[in-house]
Amino acid sequence: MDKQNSILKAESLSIGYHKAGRKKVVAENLNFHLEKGKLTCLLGPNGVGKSTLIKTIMGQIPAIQGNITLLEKPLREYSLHEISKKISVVLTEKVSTGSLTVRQLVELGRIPHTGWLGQLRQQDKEKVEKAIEATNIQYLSECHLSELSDGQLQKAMIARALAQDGEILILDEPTAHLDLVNRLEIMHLLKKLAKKAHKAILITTHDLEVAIETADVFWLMQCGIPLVIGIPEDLIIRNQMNVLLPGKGLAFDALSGKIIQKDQKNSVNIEGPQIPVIWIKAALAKKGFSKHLKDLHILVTEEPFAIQLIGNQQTKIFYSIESLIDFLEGAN
Ligand SMILES: Nc1ncnc2c1ncn2[C@@H]1O[C@H](COP(=O)(O)OP(=O)(O)OP(=O)(O)O)[C@@H](O)[C@H]1O
Repeated sequence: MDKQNSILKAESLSIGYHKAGRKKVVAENLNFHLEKGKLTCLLGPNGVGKSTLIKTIMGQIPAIQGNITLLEKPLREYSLHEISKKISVVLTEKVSTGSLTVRQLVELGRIPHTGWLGQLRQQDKEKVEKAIEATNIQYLSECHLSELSDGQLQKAMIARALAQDGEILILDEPTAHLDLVNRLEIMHLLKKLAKKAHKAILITTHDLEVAIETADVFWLMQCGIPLVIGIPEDLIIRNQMNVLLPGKGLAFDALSGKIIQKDQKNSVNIEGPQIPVIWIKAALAKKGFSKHLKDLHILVTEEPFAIQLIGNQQTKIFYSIESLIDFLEGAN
C-alpha cells in the first residue's frame, strides 16, 4: 500500500441499514485504503454487501460502526454536496433522459460546481471537453443518448463522472450488459484513466476474468470474513480467489484463470505443448470425463497436430479435440 496515494481509508467499519429502530448489519470489521492512480475491483457474490459498501462510502447511508476518512477528514464531517465534489459515481440504472445529447449529459457532471441553474464557466467547459476527449467519444458528442449503444452510453456516463472532477470515481457494475469487446474496452479505459488522470477508481463487478486482466487491486468480499485485499496475481497464487466460491462445488483454477467445478479438476495425464494441453483438459472437463480417464495417458504433438490416446492395450490417434471427444463418448 502506497500511503502517499491513499485517499480514502476505513477502519473497523460495519455497514448496513437501520429499519424500524433496529440495525441490520450487512458486513463488519472492514478495513481498506483506496489509492489514487489505481483501478480497484470489488468482487463478491450477490447480496454480500457491495452496493451497501458503496452507498456508505458515498455518504448515502451512515456507517453502523467504525470510521471512514476521506482526505484525512472523517467522512461524516462532509456534507453530501462536498462529497459530490470529491466522489463521482456511475450507478447501474439506465438514464431516462434519452433526449439529452452526450455533451449535455457530460455537462451535468459540473452541477456540483455550478449548481442546477449555474452557467458553465470557461473552466467548466474545458473540463467537459477534457472528459469527452479522455473517453474517446468526441464523435458522439452531438448524438442523443437514445441513439447510443450500451457501450457508448457507458463511456458517456464515465465522461460525465470525469467532468465532475472528483478524485474518486465509483462505478457499480460498469460492464454489466456489455459484450466481451466492450467489457474489455471499458475496463482498459478505466485503468488508463486511473493512471493518467491519477484517479482512485473503485468498481464493483462480477466479471472475474476481465477484472483479473485489468485491475490493479482486488477487494474480495465474502460473508463473515475480512475483506481479502491484494493484487489479483498474488491472490491467485495464494489460492485466495476461492473465498469467492465457498462450498458451492466450484473452485478457481489458477492455471486457466477460470472458475471450474471442483470435481472437474483434471487428474487426466496429458503431455504436450501448453496451449493444446489446456484446451484438451477444458474440453474433457466440460464433458465430465476427467474422473474416468485416470488409467489413460494422452500425448499431444504439434505439426502435424495429433492427440495420441495411450491405453493399456492400444494407442489411438485423433486429429482434433472433437474426434477425441466423439470417441470417448462412444466408448463410455
Ligand atoms: N435499503 C435496504 N434496507 C435493508 N436491507 C437492504 C437494503 N438494500 C439492500 N439490503 C440488504 O443488504 C444486503 C446486501 O445487499 P447489497 O445490495 O449491498 O448486495 P450486493 O453485494 O451489492 O449484491 P449484488 O451483487 O446482487 O448487487 C442484502 O441482504 C440486501 O437484501
